[in-house]
Amino acid sequence: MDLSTTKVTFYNGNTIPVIGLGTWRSPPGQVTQAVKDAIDVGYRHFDCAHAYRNEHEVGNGLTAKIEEGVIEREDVFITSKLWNTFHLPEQVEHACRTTLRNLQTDFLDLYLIHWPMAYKEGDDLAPKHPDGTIIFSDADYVNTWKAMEKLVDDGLVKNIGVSNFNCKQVQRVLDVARIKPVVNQIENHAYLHQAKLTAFCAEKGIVITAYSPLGSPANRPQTNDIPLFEDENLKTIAAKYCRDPGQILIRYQIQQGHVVIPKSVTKSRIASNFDVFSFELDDADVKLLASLERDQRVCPEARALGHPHYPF
Ligand SMILES: NC(=O)C1=CN([C@@H]2O[C@H](COP(=O)(O)OP(=O)(O)OC[C@H]3O[C@@H](n4cnc5c(N)ncnc54)[C@H](OP(=O)(O)O)[C@@H]3O)[C@@H](O)[C@H]2O)C=CC1
Ligand SMILES: O=C1CO[C@H](CO)[C@@H](O)[C@@H]1O
Repeated sequence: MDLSTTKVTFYNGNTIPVIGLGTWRSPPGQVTQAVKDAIDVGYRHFDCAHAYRNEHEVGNGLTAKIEEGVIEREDVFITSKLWNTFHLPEQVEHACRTTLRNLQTDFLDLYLIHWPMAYKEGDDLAPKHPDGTIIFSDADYVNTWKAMEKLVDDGLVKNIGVSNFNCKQVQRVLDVARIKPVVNQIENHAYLHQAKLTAFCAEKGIVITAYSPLGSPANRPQTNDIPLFEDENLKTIAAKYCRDPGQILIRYQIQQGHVVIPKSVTKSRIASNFDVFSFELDDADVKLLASLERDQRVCPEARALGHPHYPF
């Protein structure tokens, strides 16, 4: 394995392992084992969120491996995210401490504002009107950002960033930031490149973390969407390198300079998704993957359509 390709450096000099294990929809009964399997094959980065309702079970896996002496806390990079119902500045520290308790750690390596939209404050993560639409809050994420900065000052988190922010929203944060975001975590795969946003973030020194890099096959809300894994060009490229399509999609993100966080609770896939450091896609295949763009978003958080801070 070429270790020089396994980390990406932030503008502040801190580093992040280029592959992390995603944990959305990882069932609480399976994610502890998935985390342990991932550590055994070399993952040192875990992507978590309060909204995934499994942080305690992720923490159990990390704690077990620390207690076994396989890793130390400092060896792993843990990301979590502030959910939309906790955007008021006075709620941010409490939300972060809840996540720290669940993950059984004293600090996070990275804490992200999960979405720019705020929802009505409270313990219900998806507060709804009787007609099923989300109840919004008018909390503004620029004020949330100032509370995120305080978490760095207080040593609860090492780095802060955003997720699902568009160019204007990133710029609004930069306009007030004393500590700039290190990351914008966004959906990114061969069917959705978000070229303008990734170029904008690169220009500002903000690293892209690509979520749903495999096209999130378990989560396709639009019935007429084409599953990325069934793409004939992708299958052809995979055959050429004697790799599976998942490895091609993960390698593609790495070659674009992105951090990438494929999710799996399947031991064999956890291993194969990490086995991407001994081959390189050639320029023609990178171009071919880029040409597959179809603006196909699998994670639109459509229940927040109409929110003044809805990003898409
Ligand atoms: N910031 C945000 O708003 C968001 C962040 N995320 C983060 O990004 C992570 C990844 O995105 P996600 O949407 O989960 O989707 P992915 O694109 O990572 O796809 C995960 C799905 O693909 C399956 N899978 C994994 N590896 C392979 C493989 N090699 N071959 C075939 N199938 C495979 C998994 O099944 P199985 O587990 O059964 O193996 C699972 O169903 C999330 O888990 C989360 O951590 C995701 C969405 C939004
Ligand atoms: O990370 C994500 C997955 O789960 C969340 C809520 O269910 C999504 O909104 C979000 O984008």
